[in-house]
Amino acid sequence: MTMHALVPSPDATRATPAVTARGVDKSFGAGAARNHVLKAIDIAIHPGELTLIMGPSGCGKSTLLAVLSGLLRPDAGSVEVLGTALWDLDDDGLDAFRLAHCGFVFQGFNLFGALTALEQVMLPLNYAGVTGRAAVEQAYAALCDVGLGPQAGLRPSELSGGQKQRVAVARAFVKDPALVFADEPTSALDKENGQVVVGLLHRAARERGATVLCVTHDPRLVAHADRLLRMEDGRITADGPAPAAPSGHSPY
Ligand SMILES: Nc1ncnc2c1ncn2[C@@H]1O[C@H](COP(=O)(O)OP(=O)(O)OP(=O)(O)O)[C@@H](O)[C@H]1O
Repeated sequence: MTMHALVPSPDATRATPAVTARGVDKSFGAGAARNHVLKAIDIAIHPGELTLIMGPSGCGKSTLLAVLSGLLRPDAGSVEVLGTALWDLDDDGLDAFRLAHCGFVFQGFNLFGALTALEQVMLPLNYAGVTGRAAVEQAYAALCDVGLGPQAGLRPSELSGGQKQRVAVARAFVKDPALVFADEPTSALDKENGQVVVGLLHRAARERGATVLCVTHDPRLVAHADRLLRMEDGRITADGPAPAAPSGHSPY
């Protein structure tokens, strides 16, 4: 027996993928204006890992995230998430699936102007049937996790950009979802708050076994990730372990 056979490959020790995409294609527009954004993408994303998607502006990162998370229907290909063929579901089925399993942090944060931070974070709990005192306590705890306990009663117009981003992060994490899809979750954050959000992403994957897929331009995230996918012009051009930070150097 060779030494080789004694050492399992990293793939052999990984759990079944939580997200598997095959031949995913997506274009916007038609005719001469057609923009071919995703080009026959095959990818498997694993639970217990923080996976980053990086690449130049406009290469298709957010579009890929939307297709993998049930927000945008591809033109061709299949996406299986937690054993469910996502794009075989009808709209109600997709809504129910996302509600049950997914947490989202969007660019722009998608907060409701009339709701306080606490009410924004309570929303996914209420949809899941958690109401009253239990919902208040869970939502408040999630806000405290991102350092926003004192701002629980404020509305978006009274919050800074970074505070709004942290409300969106608390809302994504409050239900302990099996899957977290995050688009630029640290873009508005300073060093200290960036560290808080990176810690949440990291812990969700490592401690809860969540599948965390994150689009980012932020090089500070790389040292905390398990895997780095690079995209260019609608394709995955590199896929491997995220490089560790040089010793003694923390990007945060
Ligand atoms: N709803 C849409 N309708 C038409 N074109 C779109 C739509 N969404 C995205 N696109 C186009 O698809 C391409 C990829 O956009 P996408 O947002 O996926 O890129 P990205 O890599 O996430 O960019 P960035 O890093 O700047 O956020 C761009 O050319 C964009 O203009």
